[in-house]
Amino acid sequence: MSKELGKILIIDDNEDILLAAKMLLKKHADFVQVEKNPGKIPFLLNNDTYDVILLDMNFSKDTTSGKEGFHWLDQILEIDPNAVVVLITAYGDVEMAVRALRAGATDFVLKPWQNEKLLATLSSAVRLKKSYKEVENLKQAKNQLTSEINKPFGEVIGNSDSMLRVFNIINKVASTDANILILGENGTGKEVIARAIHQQSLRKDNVFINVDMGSITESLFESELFGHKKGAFTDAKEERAGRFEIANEGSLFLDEIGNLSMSLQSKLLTVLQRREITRVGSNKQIPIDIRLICATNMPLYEMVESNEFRQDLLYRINTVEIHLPPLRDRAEDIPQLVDHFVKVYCKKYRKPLLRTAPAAIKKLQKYHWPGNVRELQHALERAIIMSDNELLQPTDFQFLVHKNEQGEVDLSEYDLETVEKMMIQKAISRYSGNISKAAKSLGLTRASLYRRLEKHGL
Ligand SMILES: Nc1ncnc2c1ncn2[C@@H]1O[C@H](COP(=O)(O)OP(=O)(O)OP(=O)(O)O)[C@@H](O)[C@H]1O
Repeated sequence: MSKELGKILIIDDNEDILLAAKMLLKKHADFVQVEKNPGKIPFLLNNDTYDVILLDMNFSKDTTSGKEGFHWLDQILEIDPNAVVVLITAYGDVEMAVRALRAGATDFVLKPWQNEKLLATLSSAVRLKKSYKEVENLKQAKNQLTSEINKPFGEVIGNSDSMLRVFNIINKVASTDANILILGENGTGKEVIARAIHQQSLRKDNVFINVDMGSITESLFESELFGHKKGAFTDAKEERAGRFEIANEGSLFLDEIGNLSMSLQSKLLTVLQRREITRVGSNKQIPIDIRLICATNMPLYEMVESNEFRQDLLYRINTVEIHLPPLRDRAEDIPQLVDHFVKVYCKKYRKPLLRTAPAAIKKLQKYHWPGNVRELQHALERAIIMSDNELLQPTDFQFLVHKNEQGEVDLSEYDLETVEKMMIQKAISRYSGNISKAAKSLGLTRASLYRRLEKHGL
């Protein structure tokens, strides 16, 4: 096991001091390097890492100005800005020591030192070095995570008039801090648009945090969003920051905001009004600086009418609204989307770049896409995996629902699996994406509906 003081470097021109320090410290340190000549500092620091450096202030004979000490302190910090330097000063030089602290030294000890005092000073300096290292590691981890989290989903595809209008709004609002509400059916690309706004905003180098409000339980809501203190409740083993705090200086995307219960809506509203949060179990208020983007597939205005959604919360989150049209209303986007997903999946499954027959595109444009772009994406992924040809044909999209002349679905053409899928799509669309209501209407539990959604790739 390594000793408490780790690796120490002592630089002093007085050999007696070096010897005394080494004798004392080697019991408490893994390694003690002593050096008479400060000129060796650059060599030593460039070839090794020390947990703490003990540095004399005066080296030339009869000097007391400390000038040399300041010079070497600068040199050390230039080579290693995180170095922990404890200065050795003569009694009466406290004023100089204070100046050295301002110049970047960590602490100082007075000569002649008391052994206990020296050990205590060095041990707290080493602890400081450890926490510097931890902060540095955390910063690096945060940067890595930020770039992971902020990885663009890829391009936002679309050339229909309605999508061009959406792009126009994004261009206008991205660089402001306006709260944005994105409305649209499941799979229309609400999250893609939220990420695009973040990417074009002034906060793009900070995090984009995505919270699915539909999957957070009532009891965990506050701790997930606002964090908690250690011991605030039985499972709170560690102090933890919530999503609001993590998103600080970045963008916070609250997806499925229409699924929040009235009591959670009030809690959210309070935080958005005050722009500060309090961790569960604490009474310290923490200011938050976030750009808020919300999304839902629920009819929020109707929900306000029926007292299911707070009007004041709606007005707080909808400074700018973006309506994403369903894919069936923008069939012009389909050729571009098909091109895009064919490229993505041919690359993913290491296939030569397939082409799509015009008749297949026509078939895709006629379909009503209840699962919107996500369904198109899955349809193409499946077709690319299964296809043995270089050209995707209409038959590669067999599973699509056929409608008769009257626009009704003709069930006789389908197997049981397909009918099940269609029933689920219909129920979800009828209840505007509300899983609980759709499950109830199908006579299923929420869990078994989720299992079926996954099975059918919805
Ligand atoms: N315009 C687009 N360009 C490229 N890809 C898109 C576009 N719109 C949607 N997608 C893709 O479709 C899938 C669904 O998109 P996204 O998750 O953003 O939809 P959503 O509206 O947030 O869905 P949900 O309501 O289910 O959360 C994603 O894989 C996304 O990459």
